Parts: sequence; structure tokens; C-alpha cells
Amino acid sequence: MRTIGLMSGTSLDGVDAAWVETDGEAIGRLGPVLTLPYAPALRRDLRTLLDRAAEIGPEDPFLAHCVARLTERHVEAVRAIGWPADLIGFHGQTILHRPQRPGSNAAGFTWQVGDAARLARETGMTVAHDFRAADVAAGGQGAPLVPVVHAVMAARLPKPLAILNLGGVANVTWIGADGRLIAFDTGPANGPLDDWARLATGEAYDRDGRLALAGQADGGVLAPLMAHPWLAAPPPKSLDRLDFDRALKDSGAAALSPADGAATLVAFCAICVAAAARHFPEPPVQWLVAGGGRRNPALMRALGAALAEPVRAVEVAGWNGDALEAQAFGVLAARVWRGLPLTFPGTTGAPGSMPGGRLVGPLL
Ligand SMILES: Nc1ncnc2c1ncn2[C@@H]1O[C@H](COP(=O)(O)OP(=O)(O)OP(=O)(O)O)[C@@H](O)[C@H]1O
Ligand SMILES: CC(=O)N[C@H]1[C@@H]2OC[C@@H](O2)[C@@H](O)[C@@H]1O[C@H](C)C(=O)O
Repeated sequence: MRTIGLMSGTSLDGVDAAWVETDGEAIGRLGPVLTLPYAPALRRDLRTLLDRAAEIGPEDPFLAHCVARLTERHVEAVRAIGWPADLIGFHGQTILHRPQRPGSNAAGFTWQVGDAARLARETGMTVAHDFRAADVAAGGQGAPLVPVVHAVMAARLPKPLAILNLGGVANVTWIGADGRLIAFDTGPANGPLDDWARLATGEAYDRDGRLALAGQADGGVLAPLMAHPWLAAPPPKSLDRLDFDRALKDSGAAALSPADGAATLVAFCAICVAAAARHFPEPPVQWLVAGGGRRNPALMRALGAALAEPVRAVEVAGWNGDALEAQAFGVLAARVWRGLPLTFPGTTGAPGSMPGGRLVGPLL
């Protein structure tokens, strides 16, 4: 199928779009990729929506405003790709993620917003969406979803292999020599760093890690964070963009200088990744890093120091680290279309191999 994958990630920076020819099990031709950034006003509104998501209902007018603007930007992204496609993979924007926690009986909940019917109407294409809900309803974490696509892409690479995505939140996929998949969120990555940089400098993020590279990580702030139960908890596990906000506030990080605060958040991200590696059955031969965080030299340097194995941007494997998630949602859309599983016990803790997603549009 000719697919267009669309991802609006936890960094709230814009829509990533990618054209992919795929049957969901293998990737054929890779077409154009692009990012359409959100205007500052939409970015601010989405950040407010995240903060308010736990209190608002589905009919909230501010939610409707955000969904309309978000969907319009996705329509623009499909048009900007400009290649014909049969199917769109539309992740939408996660505004709240509360999967079932181990030991809790409370039902899990995950909320991705975006108007799939409108996207289908305005592009004339069929849209796969709502990728996470079925997994969460079955007791899975609903995230990460991309690992099955990592496995497809890494088919010919030496194993064991670790693929790390440094988005707002970081997630890792470990692939064993026999193809076994273990995947989970490692901890916060650019999310808190972006919030910090915005307060300190007014910029959307710490470009090229300038602030962090000028500072020193603070051991006193890191100590309580390193004892956070998240790090030792075995997978499966997944995070909401704001899950560490409380712990970060309580750590005293706010009292640090802008540069030391950024350096401390960078160090904490690397510490979380090193803690994640302790949950792998065997060390990987290398770490391939995707997501915007691989452009942050402070983060890459901290990872290099914290991990025993080589750490490289995914471009060494010929992949595009900015487009990987969007490409993955193209592949996942084809899997939804074919009823193939999206999630597995090793990736989300699903009770078995789980299909998921819903379809809307003209092919139906
Ligand atoms: N040159 C750069 N220097 C430092 N950081 C950068 C640079 N370029 C991108 N980033 C970081 O990458 C972030 C965007 O990353 P990405 O697009 O992978 O996140 P996302 O897909 O929104 O998140 P997630 O994967 O959690 O859903 C920016 O918010 C910024 O923090
Ligand atoms: C609930 C949610 O949207 N989670 C995102 C987020 O961003 C990174 C990490 O946390 C990952 O678990 C997931 O996204 C990717 C695309 C995934 O599901 O694989």
C-alpha cells in the first residue's frame, strides 16, 4: 500500500509526515518526509491542553478549538507530501496517558486527539487512527507502538540491538538475536528540557545543547531523582509527558542556574537510559538513536558516557532519525488495514499479540 504516516509527538513541535510503500510487514519505497511546525500559538494551546487534559470532557470548547487547528495542520502536511496514497496513519496528539499501573486495579486510559473523519474527508484518503486504545483496554501500556516497525527496519542489522528514541519522552526497543522484542519508555527526555529552556531563554528548546554544555549537572538534585521507583521498575512501562513534573519540582532543580539546570536534566535523561539497559537480557552491540534529542550534543555526550556500548545516530544505518516515527505510523496503518498485531507482551505488556487501530474513509 502507499501510505502517509503522521506523528505529532510529545514535544508539541509540529507534525512529522512521511510517505511509505509497505504491506505492514516489510518496507518498499520510502518517499518524501517533512515536518510542518506548529505556530507558537498552537504550541502554547496544546501545552495548556496537556495541563488541563485530566479535568476536561470530550465536549470542551477549548479542546474542540485545539483539535480543529491540529487537524488542519495534518491536512496541510498530507497535501505538502504531495504523493498519492491509499492510507494515512494518523497518530494524533496524546494529551493524557494513564495506562494501568502494575498492582493497580484501576482501568487504564489513554487519549489521543485529532479528527480522523475530517482528515479522511479533506484528503479523500482512508485514515487509520486510535492506535493505542485497544491495547490499553486489554491491560497493555498502549505504548510504545513503534518497536514492531523497528524490528522490520533492523532486520539485517547485527543483534542484540538497542534503538533509542529521544523525543519529549524517551523510549527504547531491544531486539535480540532471535528477534525477541523488549520495549518501554525509559524516562523523560526533551520534554522537561524544553520546558526549562523556554523559561530560561524564551526559546522553544536548548538548541545544540548550548545551555547544557555550559553547565554542570548537580549531584544533589540528581540523587532523589535517581531513586525514583520508575528506574528500577521492570518493563512493560510507559509515561505521560508530564509524569516526572512533580518529581522534578521536588528535586529542587528550579533553584539551579539555567545552564546547570539544563545540564542536570540532560544527565537525568542519560541516567534513565542507563537504568533501562539493566532491564535488557543481554547488552546490545550498539545503540542507534532517533528523535530530535540526537541533535543535542550534550545529550549524546552524556549517553556516550553513561552507556558501555557505542551510541550512534540512526543515520549510520541509513535511516532518517527525524522521520522514523512518521514512517512507522505509515507501516502501522497498513498493519491496521490488514488486522496484523501492533503490540506484543514484550512491547506494551499486552496479554498476547494485539491488533488495534480503527479505520475511517473511502476505502471502507
Ligand atoms: N538542534 C537541536 N538541539 C537540541 N535539541 C534539539 C535540536 N533539534 C531538535 N531538538 C529537540 O528535539 C525535540 C523534538 O524531538 P522529536 O520531534 O523527536 O520529539 P517528538 O516526536 O515530539 O516526541 P515523542 O517521540 O516523545 O513523541 C525538540 O523539542 C528539541 O528538544
Ligand atoms: C502515549 C504516547 O503518546 N507515548 C509516546 C511518547 O513519545 C515517545 C514515547 O512516549 C512513546 O512511548 C510514544 O510514542 C511512540 C511513537 C511509540 O508509541 O512508539
